[in-house]
Formats: sequence, structure tokens, C-alpha cells
Amino acid sequence: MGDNSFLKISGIKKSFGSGENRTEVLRGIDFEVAKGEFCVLLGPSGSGKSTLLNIIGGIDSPDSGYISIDGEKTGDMDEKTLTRYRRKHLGYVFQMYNLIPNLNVKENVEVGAYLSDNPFDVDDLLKTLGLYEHRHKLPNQLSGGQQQRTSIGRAIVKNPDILLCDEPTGALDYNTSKEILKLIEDVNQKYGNTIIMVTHNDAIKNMADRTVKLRDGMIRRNIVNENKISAVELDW
Ligand SMILES: Nc1ncnc2c1ncn2[C@@H]1O[C@H](COP(=O)(O)OP(=O)(O)OP(=O)(O)O)[C@@H](O)[C@H]1O
Repeated sequence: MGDNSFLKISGIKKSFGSGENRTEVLRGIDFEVAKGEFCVLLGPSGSGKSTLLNIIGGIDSPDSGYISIDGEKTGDMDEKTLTRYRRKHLGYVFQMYNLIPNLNVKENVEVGAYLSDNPFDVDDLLKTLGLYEHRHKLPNQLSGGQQQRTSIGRAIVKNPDILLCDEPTGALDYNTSKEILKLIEDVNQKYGNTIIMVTHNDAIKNMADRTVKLRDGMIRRNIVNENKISAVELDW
């Protein structure tokens, strides 16, 4: 199997509702992402980006089509196998950090480590994330950027094959957004994880290897970026 088909999204369709209220949110989505690629999903509000991300992440299932990761179709797995697969191979970062409020930074990251057979060393990772000196703080003692760093730590500590990010900078100011994007870029370069990021921010395509633009549940563009720039050079 060629590297280009590490993540294969094939013929994905998804509707919500029934009868008159039925909406076709994804109307046949096909694309492939290579191992280690940083892929950005862009598109107007309601175009189906989050729905697609949830299907790729095995959180939601398609009406038809399939997702295959490293040759394994997630739709062929039973519930238990899929749950185990998600825990071992996929990491999630959301706009809302979803940290556990009564656990400190280190403990929140450890939650991710428990899910893996082969996690990174938590203290080393906290140092990489610039969180080591904050490790005993609770989420409500942290800035938004530090909370998002913690949630990235929780997702990355298990060294997932694929890191799925839904608007990871949506709640952050300009400088903090750039810091978080830089961190995601560092993670991608250091660990080689494949990254799929949903965003409204058009500028982020400049740091990505691939941009998939959705409109009305269809792919409007699938562009490979040969001249990507570093997160620190982004401007919007
Ligand atoms: N569970 C659901 N039940 C019914 N409709 C849904 C559900 N999830 C999503 N939708 C609808 O599907 C459409 C696409 O939603 P989705 O969140 O995937 O879009 P999006 O491109 O991520 O939008 P945004 O950028 O605003 O987050 C929307 O019209 C939404 O109302």
C-alpha cells in the first residue's frame, strides 16, 4: 500500500433528520492523506467540516462510504474494537478544551497516557509544551492558551497516528493562536503524526501540506501546498 493512502476517505455521505427535515450534509467525499501530512479542512459554516472530522475520528458513522486508516476500514470494526482503535491511534483537540476541572495539568495529560500501551514520558512532554512549571495548577488557574496546550498534551501523549483538531484556535486571541499553531507544527515535525485540522481561518492553509475545501457537503478544492510556510510567518 502506498503512503498516499494512509488515510483514505471514500464516498462518504451523511444526512441528518428525516422526511422534510432531511439534510444531506456530506454528499460524497473522496480524498487521501499521506502519513505525516498536515491537512486543513476549510469551508463556510455548515459545509460539513465537523461532521466529516467526526466520521474520520470514528465518533460518528457515515450513511455510506468508508474511512480506512493504514489499510483498516474503521466501519468494519465492532464497537469494542473501534473504541480500542480510537484510544490507541487517534487524538482529539477541540475548540473547547474539555479538561477535567478538578485534575491538575499533569493529571489531565496522564488521562491521555492511560489510554495508550506506549505513551510518551509525561514530564518530557510537559517540558516540550512549556507546561512543566504549571503542572500542579488546575485548569481554572491557566490562560486559554495554556489550557489548549494541556488539551494538546492529553491528545498527543499517546503518540497517536492521527491528531484530529476541530477549530483548536477558535477561542484564542491572535498571538496565542499562533503559539498553538506553532506547537501543532512542532508536534507534526517532531513526531510525524498525521494532522487533520478543521478551521475557519483561511491563513492556516499556508502552513499545511494539503487543503481540502468543502462547500455544501462536497469537495470544492483539494490542493497540495508545495511552498508551505512556518506557523510563525502566518498573518491574518
Ligand atoms: N447531529 C446533528 N443533527 C442534525 N443536524 C446536524 C447534526 N450535526 C450537524 N448537523 C447539521 O449539519 C450541517 C453541517 O454541520 P457541521 O457542523 O458539520 O458544519 P461545519 O462546516 O463544521 O460548520 P461550522 O464551521 O459552523 O462549525 C449543519 O447544517 C448542521 O446543522
